[in-house]
Amino acid sequence: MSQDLLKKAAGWAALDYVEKGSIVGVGTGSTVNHFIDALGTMADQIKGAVSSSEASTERLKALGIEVFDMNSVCELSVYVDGADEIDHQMAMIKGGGAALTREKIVASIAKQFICIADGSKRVDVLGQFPLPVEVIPMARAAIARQIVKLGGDPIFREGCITDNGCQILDVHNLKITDPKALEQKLNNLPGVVTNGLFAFRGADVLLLGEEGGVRTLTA
Ligand SMILES: O=C[C@H](O)[C@H](O)[C@H](O)COP(=O)(O)O
Repeated sequence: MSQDLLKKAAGWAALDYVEKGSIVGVGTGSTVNHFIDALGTMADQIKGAVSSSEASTERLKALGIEVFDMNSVCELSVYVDGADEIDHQMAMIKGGGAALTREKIVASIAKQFICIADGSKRVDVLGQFPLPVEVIPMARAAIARQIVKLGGDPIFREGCITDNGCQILDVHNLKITDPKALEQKLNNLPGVVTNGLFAFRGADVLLLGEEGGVRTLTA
């Protein structure tokens, strides 16, 4: 089965977690696009969505799903999003699509984080996938120097401007033995907007698309 079909299977499986009449937190990416397509089939049964990117917002609206301003919503029952990597403790690397900051914000008000992914995303140790760090442009070089001191190799994602008007450094060659410690250290660097480690707010449920079907794992 193709990787996209595995993503699709995971995305559609997440529909089971959507409560009728609720506002759904929606992530970003190719796996989430399948979830949005699935959500479209129950557009008349939900109140709407809070979106983590302009791209997802556009897709949601095209399916007739109302998108609410994050500031008008206090709590979400579920937030559904993909991941670039997820480990056995349900910590993730996210931000391959540069949406990490808004994703972390929307996830922060959700009771449950439902991660949807194909089987290739599950890893023993995070860090094969370069860790995205969103930065204020004027701080980029200073942050890159600090990241080198932490043992990483930051590469500027040329041509990428985030929905927040910021830039991305992709950090290669990190051995992430303690995801929470690194998440905190990176957040402490002046000019870092967000880093793509989701360790403090990991997933609660992982729907993993595999050849044999969708496997459900819980934290
Ligand atoms: O910024 C993008 C997000 O964190 C995505 O959830 C992540 O990159 C996974 O994307 P995809 O489902 O396309 O593999």
